[in-house]
Amino acid sequence: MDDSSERRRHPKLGEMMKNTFARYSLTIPTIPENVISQLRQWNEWMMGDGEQPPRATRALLSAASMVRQQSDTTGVRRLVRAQAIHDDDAAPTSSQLAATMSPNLTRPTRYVKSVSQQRSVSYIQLNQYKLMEEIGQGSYGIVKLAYNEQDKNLYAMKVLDKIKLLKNFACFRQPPPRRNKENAAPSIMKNPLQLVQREIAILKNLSHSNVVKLVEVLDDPNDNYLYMVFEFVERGSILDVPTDRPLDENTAWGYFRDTLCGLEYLHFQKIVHRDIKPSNLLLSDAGQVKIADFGVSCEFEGIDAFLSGTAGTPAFMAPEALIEGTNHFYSGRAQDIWSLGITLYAFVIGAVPFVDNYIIALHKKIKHDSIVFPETPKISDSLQNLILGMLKKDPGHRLMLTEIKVHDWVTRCGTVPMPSEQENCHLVTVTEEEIENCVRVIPRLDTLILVKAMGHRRRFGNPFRKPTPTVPIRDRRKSSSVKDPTYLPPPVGQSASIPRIADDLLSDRPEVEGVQMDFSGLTLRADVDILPKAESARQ
Ligand SMILES: Nc1ncnc2c1ncn2[C@@H]1O[C@H](COP(=O)(O)OP(=O)(O)OP(=O)(O)O)[C@@H](O)[C@H]1O
Repeated sequence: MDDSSERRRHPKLGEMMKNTFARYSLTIPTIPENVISQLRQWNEWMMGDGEQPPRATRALLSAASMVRQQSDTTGVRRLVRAQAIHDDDAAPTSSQLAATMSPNLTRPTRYVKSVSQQRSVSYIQLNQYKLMEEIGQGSYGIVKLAYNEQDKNLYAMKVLDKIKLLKNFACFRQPPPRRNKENAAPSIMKNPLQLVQREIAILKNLSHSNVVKLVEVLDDPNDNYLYMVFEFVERGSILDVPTDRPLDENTAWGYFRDTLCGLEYLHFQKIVHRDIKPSNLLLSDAGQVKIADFGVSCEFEGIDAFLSGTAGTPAFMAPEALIEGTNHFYSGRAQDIWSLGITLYAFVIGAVPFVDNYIIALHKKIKHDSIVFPETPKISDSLQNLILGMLKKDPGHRLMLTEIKVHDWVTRCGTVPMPSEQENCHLVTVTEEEIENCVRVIPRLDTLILVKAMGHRRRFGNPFRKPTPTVPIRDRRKSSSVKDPTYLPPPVGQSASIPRIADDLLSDRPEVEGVQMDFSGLTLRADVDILPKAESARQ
């Protein structure tokens, strides 16, 4: 065995984990036998002695998640970091991979136009990403696991062959539909590369815990490939349909509520997804659902998208989307609700309600057949009522998102209400510059004075700022962005709104942890321990 494979091998994996846990004073988790066997299998494969375990990484990650459940998450993250540093020049090892979690990134998507590539025996590296094994395949490319050397986290990298996309389009393009000239709606046939670009344009503005985050796009004009780096959602698709192991009603309830939050956020951002289905709903290790695959989504203006033509997956298409005719338009929001209804049916029944091998026959069933619930699995009347409301053939009678949110099954008869649209869809767009500049740590006493004064006034506005002429809320929100021409920066050398009262207290004060203030008056974040601190400062 040569040196490098020796280095990649971790015969003393247990020992190493023990040492690292000891170094960081962590509780050593008891690793169950099945986890050890997963790790051993992986280790053998790494040594070249064994067969590649089927879906090795997924197996390993689920093993890791078991370990993680028994240990301190931060500790495990540290462990990964320590091991990654320890083994920097080798391909990421099983243990490095194992405990890594996708961060909940709120940064805007980065667009990188220069990609450097390095190949070694065991892996390909693109910029800071080491590419690992394939975790999925879509119609336009493959999805690979990628290890980011900079932040030591795993990502899902969608690899798209630009040339192949264009070639396939040229070969299989359908002739444009014939239309009578007067009624002809402008038909702009988009090539797959344009569709991908549209997907990127949509995704880069989205940031919600129930929508998969596009972290970075690597698109070098000299490279035939385009790479989309997503947060890695560990457990993959929720469900492969058909299945004889559908979800129980309780599990479906949680997943459905998550999906509903994600969809409400999309509609709030004026995006219709158009391809909601179980395989496009990914499940994180924490059991959180994230909506993925925006390949056929589109943005709209006004209150709804008026769509024509079909897109998405046939079994999930709404009846109104199947009506032919050049002048037929249908509601994008209502189409998403229909697909969500089919998805919920599939969650609990394990199959879609309309199935046929022939597309025309399938369309006919969707348009005319009623929904039938099988004898088994048995689902509650309340859930049946919700599904039927979402699958009304007439979009005008179909439940709307706001109605679904207050349905008895969703809220458990009002005992577990959904978050309001305002809570769920707070619109935050943050630039890199804003991230760099908006958070500062300020001295203790000033903060306390400020927080107390705010408390007295029961308002989060800075009480020490000179009153300015009233500005309508919409304009105020606009001008809080440093990019906005109406935004006025503070005078040079003066913090925007540090209270004058506290000027003499500014020098040589210890900094307080847990209080972060944006002096442009935008954000205030105080950790919960601020109040005891305030009390002791007073005494
Ligand atoms: N962020 C991610 N984290 C984990 N797995 C992912 C992620 N994105 C995609 N996958 C996996 O890769 C598979 C392929 O994803 P992709 O979005 O390319 O295509 P698709 O949704 O299956 O199909 P299509 O693009 O044809 O609609 C998914 O089914 C999923 O299992």
